[in-house]
Order: sequence, then structure tokens, then C-alpha cells
Amino acid sequence: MQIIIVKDEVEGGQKGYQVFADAKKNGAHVFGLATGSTPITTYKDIIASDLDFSDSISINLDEYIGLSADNDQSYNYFMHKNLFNQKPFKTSYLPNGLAKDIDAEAKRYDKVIADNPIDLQILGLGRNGHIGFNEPGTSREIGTHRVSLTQSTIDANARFFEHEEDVPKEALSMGLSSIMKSKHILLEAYGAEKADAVKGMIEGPDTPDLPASILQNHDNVTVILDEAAASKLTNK
Ligand SMILES: O=P(O)(O)OC[C@H]1O[C@](O)(CO)[C@@H](O)[C@@H]1O
Repeated sequence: MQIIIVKDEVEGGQKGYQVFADAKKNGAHVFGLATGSTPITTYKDIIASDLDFSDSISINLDEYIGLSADNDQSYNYFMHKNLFNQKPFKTSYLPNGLAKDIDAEAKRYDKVIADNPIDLQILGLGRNGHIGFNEPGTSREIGTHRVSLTQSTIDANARFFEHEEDVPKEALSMGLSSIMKSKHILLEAYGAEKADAVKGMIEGPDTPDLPASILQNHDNVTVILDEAAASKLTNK
């Protein structure tokens, strides 16, 4: 893992943008995208740049089950607001959280990922070490799947909703095996509440109890941390 420690998420966003720009220059065509607060500064810098994704493909990690694309808490809405409206891609794929048959939707999404191998995947990190919505204990072998969100994730995401009871309890997430097939992975984490997960991901045992620790087995991972998120690392 290449670990870059920055002052704050503004500087982290600039570094993250640079990873996208370099990937694009080197021919990357399929970009795996994430939601949540973490990638927003990188997306802002992409929007402010002259990078052009009109010939590129994007594939998002996850979506809440039960929210429509026009619900302002859906990840589809998030992506349009924070990136796609300003930087359209040729084709953008997201799981459909309103699909009647969730298992069929998961299969459809796995085919999308198989047909479009991801060149660069950006990830945030859950406080419990989740990546995508792969919560602790998730099998490393399964593909796109239905997830029951843990209380830790529901609590963390409640800040985006008016009432905690509005936070969806289920999501559809790309599997860890698909994330691991990405050619290059960029993970960003900011804030002291991520420090334990960051330490486990980098210095802890490689275990399904901390899903992000699987990244220790990937040979092209760039990690961008602010000082607070890096504060528990022994080797800095
Ligand atoms: O970036 P945040 O808001 O801290 O959330 C952490 C991660 O968990 C998710 O919400 C679930 O995939 C991601 O979108 C995000 O990167």
C-alpha cells in the first residue's frame, strides 16, 4: 500500500484528484465510484478540472434498498448532485434499490462489473472497517448482494437524514471480490472516528471482521489519510 498523509480532506481531495488524472492519462476507462462524505473533495476537484469523462464508464459501489433515484438520500441522487451533473460519463451504472427482484438485480450488476473491468476504484471507509457496504463478517467470495446494515453504519449515516428512523436498513453492495479485481484502488479516510478502522486495515490482521483489511492482499492500493485518521498508526 502506498500511504499518503495529508493535513486535511481539502489536501486529500487534491491528491485524490491527481490519482484520477494520472489514471485517465494512462488510459483508464472504467471508474468505480463511491458515495458518502469522503470522496466529495476529490469530486469537487474533478469538477473544477478539465478532465473529460464523456467517453468513460462509471460503476458505483452501492445503493440503499427502497429509495428511488429522485430521493435526495439515494446514492443515485448523490452522484448526480456531486459529480454527474457537472461531469457526465458516457454510461453510469448504479444498483437499482427499487428493483422488485433484488437477487436478479444483483446478478445484473455482477454482469455489468464483469463486462466492464474497473481500472480505478475509489473507496471510503466505514467506522467499522466496511468498504462499499460490505459489513464486518461478509464473505469475501460473494458478488453483489443484499446487506442488512449494522447499527454502527445506521448511526454513522443518520447525520444525512432528518430522523434516524428514516435511514434505510438494507442496501445492495458490490462484493469484496469485485472490489479486489479493480486494477488500482484509491481509499480515502478522514477524521479521528476512522482511526481504529485505518489501523486495522493497515496494521491489523487480515480478517473478514474488518473488511478493508482484505486490501493488504492487493498490489496497487493508494491510501490517503488526514492526520486524525492516521493518528493510531504505529508506522507513519
Ligand atoms: O464517507 P463516509 O460518509 O464517512 O462513509 C463511509 C463509507 O460508507 C459508505 O457510506 C457505504 O458505502 C460509503 O459510501 C462511504 O465511503
